[in-house]
Amino acid sequence: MRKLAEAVAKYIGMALGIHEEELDLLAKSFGEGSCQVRMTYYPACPEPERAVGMTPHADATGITLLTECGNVAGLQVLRKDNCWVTVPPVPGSIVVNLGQIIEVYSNGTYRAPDHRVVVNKEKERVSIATFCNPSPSLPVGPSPQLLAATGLPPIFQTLSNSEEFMQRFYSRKLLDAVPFIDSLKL
Ligand SMILES: O=C(O)CCC(=O)C(=O)O
Ligand SMILES: [Fe+2]
Repeated sequence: MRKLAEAVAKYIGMALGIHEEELDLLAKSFGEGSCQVRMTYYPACPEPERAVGMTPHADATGITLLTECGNVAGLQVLRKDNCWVTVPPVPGSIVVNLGQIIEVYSNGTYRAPDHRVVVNKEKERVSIATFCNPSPSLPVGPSPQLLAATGLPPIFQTLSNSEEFMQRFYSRKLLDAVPFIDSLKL
């Protein structure tokens, strides 16, 4: 999963026009970073419209790699037009979701989408999410090359690394009604 996150990070960097040393640093930092795994079991629910599998949230991580076991739909993503759309499970596939560290790095070009999980009347569901973070070698802030190339001002603060990002996230989470990422906006 770490190798996959490294490759995805590299392609995201390339798509943003990042090159040379900064691209290597971005990819390497995912190759060396921490991965946390969350396995979630959603039992079948007789009244799915009255229950929630997982409440809406955006992942406060770098890149999330999700394996859905057993071909049961449940994951939904909030589209730009504010509609929840189901992500159809594809057997053997890995769903790549972007977390808020990539939203910050891309200065808002890539969004960390809100997503949630609904439960199923007949079938239980299991998912395995691997949250991949960059190592502390990567500051968490808008990409310097991206800002230079676009001439746009940074819309987020720069934190020294993903550990500081996570610490801030957890210390705010208890208080917060506003999305964490908004607290980093300049
Ligand atoms: O179970 C899923 O499909 C999604 C899980 C998820 O969003 C999470 O663990 O952050
Ligand atoms: Fe999530």
